[in-house]
Amino acid sequence: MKKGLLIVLSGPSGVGKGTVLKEFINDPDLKLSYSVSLTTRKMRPGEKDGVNYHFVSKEEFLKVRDAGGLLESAEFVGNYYGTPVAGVEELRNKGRNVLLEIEVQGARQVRQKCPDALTIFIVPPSMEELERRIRGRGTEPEEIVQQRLAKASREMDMIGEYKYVVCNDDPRLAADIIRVIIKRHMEQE
Ligand SMILES: Nc1nc2c(ncn2[C@@H]2O[C@H](COP(=O)(O)OP(=O)(O)O)[C@@H](O)[C@H]2O)c(=O)[nH]1
Ligand SMILES: Nc1ncnc2c1ncn2[C@@H]1O[C@H](COP(=O)(O)OP(=O)(O)O)[C@@H](O)[C@H]1O
Repeated sequence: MKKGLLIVLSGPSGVGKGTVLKEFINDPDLKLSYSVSLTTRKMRPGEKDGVNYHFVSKEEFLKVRDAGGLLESAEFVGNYYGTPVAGVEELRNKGRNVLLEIEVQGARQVRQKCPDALTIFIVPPSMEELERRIRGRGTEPEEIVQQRLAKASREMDMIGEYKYVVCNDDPRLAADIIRVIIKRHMEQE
């Protein structure tokens, strides 16, 4: 059986990663498995433990990380995030395409370990629109919004490290473009 792809999806906070993902993640043709990360950030209304993230304390996170349980990890605006190593290779060996929705430092670590990873960066139509979206979502206090926006400009400087850059103007169109990219790579490898 053909080994599944390792797909990395990044993009600044509020660009619409989650919104675009919802449009294609359950497409049976793409054979995707979403990797549920560990995070120390607080759960947002509507999020579910074990579905959006495994919500853990800082102590639990560091214990897993230090025991070698993470494929990659990073600190993002005051919280830790990491991809559990268990499951990723197993799923790929079963032919599943594993999707990691992670930030730029983690993506770098993944690329070092797995240079074949299919990396996609989602950009907003403009920084003003990004600001409108992150504020409009209303999940973070103003101080955190400011920190995430400052981070966003630095992250946007890293798009050259990604194989594909997709603009999220219309989420369905962005999802269709990502579908085509994944299908093309499924045929190639
Ligand atoms: N390195 C790394 N980044 C992650 C992981 N999970 C999520 N992230 C990233 O952490 C950042 C913050 O995520 P989150 O707090 O959910 O905010 P959101 O992007 O605004 O929805 C985003 O860039 C995510 O892509 C992970 O396991 N590892
Ligand atoms: N193409 C788009 N046009 C307008 N609003 C969008 C678009 N994509 C996402 N949004 C909105 O922007 C906000 C942030 O989207 P979200 O998917 O939570 O981003 P991320 O997961 O990248 O942080 C949400 O309120 C979402 O409804």
